[in-house]
Amino acid sequence: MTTVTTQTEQGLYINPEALTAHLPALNYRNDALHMEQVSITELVDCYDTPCYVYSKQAILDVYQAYTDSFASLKHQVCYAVKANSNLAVLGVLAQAGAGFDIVSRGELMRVLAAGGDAARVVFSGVGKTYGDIEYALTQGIGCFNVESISELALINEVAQQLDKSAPISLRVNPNVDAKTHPYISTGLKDNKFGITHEDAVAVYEQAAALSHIDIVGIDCHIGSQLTEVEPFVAALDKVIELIHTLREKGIELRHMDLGGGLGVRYIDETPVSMDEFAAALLPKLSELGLTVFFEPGRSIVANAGVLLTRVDVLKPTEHKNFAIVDAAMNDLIRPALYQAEMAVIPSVLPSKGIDTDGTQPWDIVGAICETGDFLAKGRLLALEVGDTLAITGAGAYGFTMSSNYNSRPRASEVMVSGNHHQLIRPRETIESLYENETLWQAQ
Ligand SMILES: Cc1ncc(COP(=O)(O)O)c(C=O)c1O
Ligand SMILES: N[C@@H](CCCC[NH3+])C(=O)O
Repeated sequence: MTTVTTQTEQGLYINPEALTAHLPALNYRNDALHMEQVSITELVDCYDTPCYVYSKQAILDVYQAYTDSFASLKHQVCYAVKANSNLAVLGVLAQAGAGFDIVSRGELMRVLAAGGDAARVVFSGVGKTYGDIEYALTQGIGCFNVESISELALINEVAQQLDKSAPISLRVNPNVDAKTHPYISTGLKDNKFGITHEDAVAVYEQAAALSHIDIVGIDCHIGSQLTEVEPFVAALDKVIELIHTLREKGIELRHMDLGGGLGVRYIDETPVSMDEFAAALLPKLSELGLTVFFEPGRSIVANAGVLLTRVDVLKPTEHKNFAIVDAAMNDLIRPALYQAEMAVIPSVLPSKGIDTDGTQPWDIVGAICETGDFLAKGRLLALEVGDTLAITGAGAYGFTMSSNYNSRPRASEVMVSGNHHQLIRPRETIESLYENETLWQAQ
């Protein structure tokens, strides 16, 4: 099998065809990169760059893999909206029967606008406000994943005001090392998330004594981009121990929520496969007799998406070569924020390979006034001004983390299905960036 990467003294070469062999949404046909059956060149002609493109089929395939792998259990896949919240993405998943994991009123409004069912939504997050809780209860939210005692009291208060009973689960922080980047690790006692494993039983007892609280489940999410199965198992073991203790105390749950976190292959990582994931968890989950919830984000959408960008300026210097592209850290912040390595591949294959003339190490950077504004460093590529590059794995935490820094309009978004494509969000206009601002009017 062709290796995906070759590290040389000059830089990292990523073999585009070997990489796309692992990415079902993408393929090279006659040397031209396609998403499903649509060529990237056609998409750029229609929508220009920078542009995010998502494969509908790739999203549905991973969703289906979750439901198939856990078919022997009563389960609910609650897609984590923060990974990619475009209405088209949410709508496709809602139609397939997905529930949703949200962390804000805005995300709930998006889910409802996309045709999602509030009863299949879980509401996570450490800072839910009175207004958020009121809105969610009025819409008939499926469950609040409660992250603190004060939040529990607030939910009870709002529910009492509305004369409703609020369905809750406690998000337990099991103090398990997810072995991922520290910024996206959430299940350690140093992290702000959840209620410590040690305090959980006492907090459940407090919850049981509250008039407008309906205890329905238990929840745990230890981090994102996990590439090993052991941390999931360790967290599950701790939650199972709690479920047994709660049963002894007469507190019966209806569901357990295992959170999200399953990692993906960006370049040559070896994440846990769905089969391994299911094989490790199913025996333990089956014995519980509870409905199992999952909150996957990245694993559903990351490899369904690419960010397309154009090479605007080539700036070779004595020390380094910079390729300045029309996307930047405001469009895709993962490399700058987490030193995430993401693959950059050409939309048309050069005839040259790694060892032939024209391939040089390039830092792929944006035009933003920050040294941290890079999308990839030291990549061996044969580049010319005007080339289109595709950054793969960009379907998750790409557009949703983008900003208008340097007054840059955010990229357009497009969905592809078979040989069809549709603009699902136009690129912002520059005027729209300041249309709600006013000049100071002295009194
Ligand atoms: C509470 C919660 N659930 C689900 C997710 C989704 O995680 P991932 O995208 O890694 O599947 C996150 C993000 O880490 C989260 O904070
Ligand atoms: N934004 C992160 C994942 C954060 C998950 C949110 N809890 C990333 O791009 O990897």
